[in-house]
Amino acid sequence: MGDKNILVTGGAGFIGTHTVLQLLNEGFRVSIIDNLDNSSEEAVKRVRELVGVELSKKLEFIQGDLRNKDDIANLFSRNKFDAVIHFAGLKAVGESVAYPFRYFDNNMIGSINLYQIMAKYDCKKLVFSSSATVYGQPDKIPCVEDFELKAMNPYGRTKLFLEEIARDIANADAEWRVILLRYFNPVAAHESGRLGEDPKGIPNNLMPYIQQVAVGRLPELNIYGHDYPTKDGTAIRDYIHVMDLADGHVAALRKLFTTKNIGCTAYNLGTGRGASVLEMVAAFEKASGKKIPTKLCPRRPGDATAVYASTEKAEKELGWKAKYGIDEMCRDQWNWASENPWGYQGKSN
Ligand SMILES: NC(=O)c1ccc[n+]([C@@H]2O[C@H](COP(=O)([O-])OP(=O)(O)OC[C@H]3O[C@@H](n4cnc5c(N)ncnc54)[C@H](O)[C@@H]3O)[C@@H](O)[C@H]2O)c1
Ligand SMILES: O=c1ccn([C@@H]2O[C@H](COP(=O)(O)OP(=O)(O)O[C@H]3O[C@H](CO)[C@@H](O)[C@H](O)[C@H]3O)[C@@H](O)[C@H]2O)c(=O)[nH]1
Repeated sequence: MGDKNILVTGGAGFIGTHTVLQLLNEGFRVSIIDNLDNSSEEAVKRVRELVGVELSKKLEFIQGDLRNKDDIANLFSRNKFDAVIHFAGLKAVGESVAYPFRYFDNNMIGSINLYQIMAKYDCKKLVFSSSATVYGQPDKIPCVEDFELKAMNPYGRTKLFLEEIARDIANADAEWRVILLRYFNPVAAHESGRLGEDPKGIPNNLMPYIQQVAVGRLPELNIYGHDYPTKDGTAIRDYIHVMDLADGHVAALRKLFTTKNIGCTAYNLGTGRGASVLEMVAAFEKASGKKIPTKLCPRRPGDATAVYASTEKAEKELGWKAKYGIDEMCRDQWNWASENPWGYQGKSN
């Protein structure tokens, strides 16, 4: 299976780089297409450095944009891909509310272009990055894959629509095999400290924000909501180590290559355990030895009280289970932060 040739869209990004690393380690050949809108080529360089010279020969990087069909078609005309892992997209909830067209254009048009070219070149195996956002504010937890789906904002709507589009494509043509992976809250970094998350501007998400407070880039953490009906009043999420997530993609690919009638199937990738904001702060303080100053603030609009995954389906059908807990996540997050306080580009970033 390792000799298969995989196209990874958005492979220079946070989850993409960690997944590409694991794919190369498993012997796959990989082509990345990324427009570097939210990433840098330095991240790809570091993947090469981690896998070494030999495996690096199996990695190709193309700077290209999925909104431009020719960029995709050029790649397919030169390569025979066995499957595609589709990460490329915009992912900031607040930005999507302010600039919905940006999200419809990038996430919808880019994905539809990709699927059309895949069909044309008879490459019909797809792993798609979906999100726990499709559960909206769930009435019950843990979230199970067959729950009713909802969108809370334009970003979430693109994920929901793209799930529906994938289902339509697989219904229309039985040759398609599609796995939708619903990530819960991806955090942490590769244990080497060479790869990690490097958001542009002020982070929206909890762990990158905590990390920037710890290295002195931001003064304090705003805790959004301390009156939730939870054990300490702060909201609960299912944080998952990005290396577990990367392994989840390898498991999904294996499933695609070995299962004929998969159609279009969704799997949660989470740990099945919830942690509160205050628990994450405490775990990070323990891992880093740094005090994280905090300020209690009102709830962030649109945030759910508690979201975590049912992991049963992924365990049973993909043979995959998350290995890491929040202490290891915070250890690796801090290792990346302390080695790269200003991200991939250094302080000029
Ligand atoms: N990180 C999370 O919290 C999270 C949670 C659930 C789902 N997801 C989804 O997982 C995927 C990967 O997320 P990530 O955290 O690695 O984000 P990221 O921004 O680090 O990676 C996305 C990559 O896609 C590239 N890209 C964006 N638009 C493109 C286009 N039109 N053409 C080519 N490249 C393009 C960006 O430059 C970036 O390198 C996204 O689809 C995201 O919506 C992420
Ligand atoms: O500065 C901050 C940032 C976050 N939080 C809280 O921390 C929790 C986690 O927030 P965040 O890291 O922003 O994750 P989510 O809001 O759960 O959303 C993430 O996880 C979803 C499910 O995967 C994805 O759809 C979203 O794109 C992604 O941003 C929430 O309770 C926030 O209110 C704070 O208190 N302070």
